[in-house]
Amino acid sequence: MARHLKLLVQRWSSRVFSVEVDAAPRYFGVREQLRGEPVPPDVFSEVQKQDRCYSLLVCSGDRVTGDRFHWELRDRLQTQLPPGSGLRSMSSFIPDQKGSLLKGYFLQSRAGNSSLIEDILTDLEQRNPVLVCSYSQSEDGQQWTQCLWYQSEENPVRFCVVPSETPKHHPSVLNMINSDVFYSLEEACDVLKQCGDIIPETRSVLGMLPSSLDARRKPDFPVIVIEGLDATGKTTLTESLRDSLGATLLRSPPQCLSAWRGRFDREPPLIRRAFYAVGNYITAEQINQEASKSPVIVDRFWHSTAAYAIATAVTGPVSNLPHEGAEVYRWPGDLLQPSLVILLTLDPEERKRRLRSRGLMKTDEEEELDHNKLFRLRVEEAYRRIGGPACTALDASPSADLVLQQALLLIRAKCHL
Ligand SMILES: Nc1ncnc2c1ncn2[C@@H]1O[C@H](COP(=O)(O)OP(=O)(O)OP(=O)(O)O)[C@@H](O)[C@H]1O
Ligand SMILES: Nc1ccn([C@@H]2O[C@H](COP(=O)(O)O)[C@@H](O)[C@H]2O)c(=O)n1
Repeated sequence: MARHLKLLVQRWSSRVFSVEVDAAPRYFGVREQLRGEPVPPDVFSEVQKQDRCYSLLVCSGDRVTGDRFHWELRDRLQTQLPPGSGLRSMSSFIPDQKGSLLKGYFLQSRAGNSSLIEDILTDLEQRNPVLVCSYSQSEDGQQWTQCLWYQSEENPVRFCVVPSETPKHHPSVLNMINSDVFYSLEEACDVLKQCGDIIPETRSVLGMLPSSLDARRKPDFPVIVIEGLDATGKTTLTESLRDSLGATLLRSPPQCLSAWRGRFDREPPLIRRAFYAVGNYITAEQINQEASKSPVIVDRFWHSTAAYAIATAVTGPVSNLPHEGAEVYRWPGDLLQPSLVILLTLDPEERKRRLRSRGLMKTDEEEELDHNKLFRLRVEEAYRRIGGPACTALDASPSADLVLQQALLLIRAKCHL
């Protein structure tokens, strides 16, 4: 077994394992010896006596390969596993230790399916950077134990499975910086550069970057960003503002990246978010050029990139988001800061009505906003928590003309236009 895997297993007892049940993480740990009465953690409470459970943790040293493998693994397992295997997202981490998160899956094998599942897992473990553990119940049904899959036939070292307290931070928060949200162009570019061989389009994207950046340069004219969930009226308002103010209208991601956007939308979060992060810097360069001649209106910018990334990385209620004022909500030091960011807010029912009447195709995240109320609430709250500049909320429910008038009032008050 590779050295880093050995180290990982030696420190098993300091790790917490989390399994997603009904969009909320449940936690358990392992101990070499049980102290006190055995209590089966609730992840196992509905598992039948004859069933076995397995966990698969992705342990690649290279994060691009690891994230892509983790992403593809779900599809592979969903197609190969027999029905009823109860595939769930899982992770393992050391509480409060940044960068300690390992992602993977947890599954349940019904008694009759064991040999099929074991064949799939053996094949996976032999060919891929994945660490598989199996879980079985003691004869009296009181205790679950975990052992490494590759050891299970010979001389298994069994760990007792114990419930674990809910940690202070959602596990994803530990790996969020520079995995989901990038705080410098260099960090985002590093990820894209590593993808050059597997995603050839990356070279064209990087080729669009300006040769130098100056985030401190103060634009001559105001730069106003319009943010909001899909169908809140950003396109309608930005076009009207352009006409009313004689402004230039830009968007992020910029037009020059449109040809490759769909390609990156199919990639796992690490690569997809790096693409959108880089898009903001290309738009920033366009802003710098245009804001020397006229006011600039921007349809989505940094707030969208960070808010969607943060809200997707965590699961469950808004309380699972990083706390208000946390480092993840800061503005990247090397990215141009707009003069004003207006966040369009809209009642969910009215937003749905506008979506239906528009009838365009939706991205996976837009679909998710519709079906998953908690996801929508997390995106909205993340928007509000991002600072430097923070959003100014504007009720987008009145008529398009009234929303325009309100936006103009805000702009005149804050940007002296
Ligand atoms: N104030 C308004 N009142 C009623 N309908 C509106 C208003 N503003 C926009 N709409 C309509 O709502 C729909 C969505 O608006 P729009 O395309 O401007 O939203 P958007 O935020 O740009 O969406 P996306 O982010 O998905 O591109 C459109 O059909 C538009 O005509
Ligand atoms: N600056 C941006 C803009 C967009 N995104 C991502 O795109 C999706 C929404 O884009 P629409 O074209 O549908 O408005 C959304 O899911 C964001 O993930 C971004 O990250 N950064």
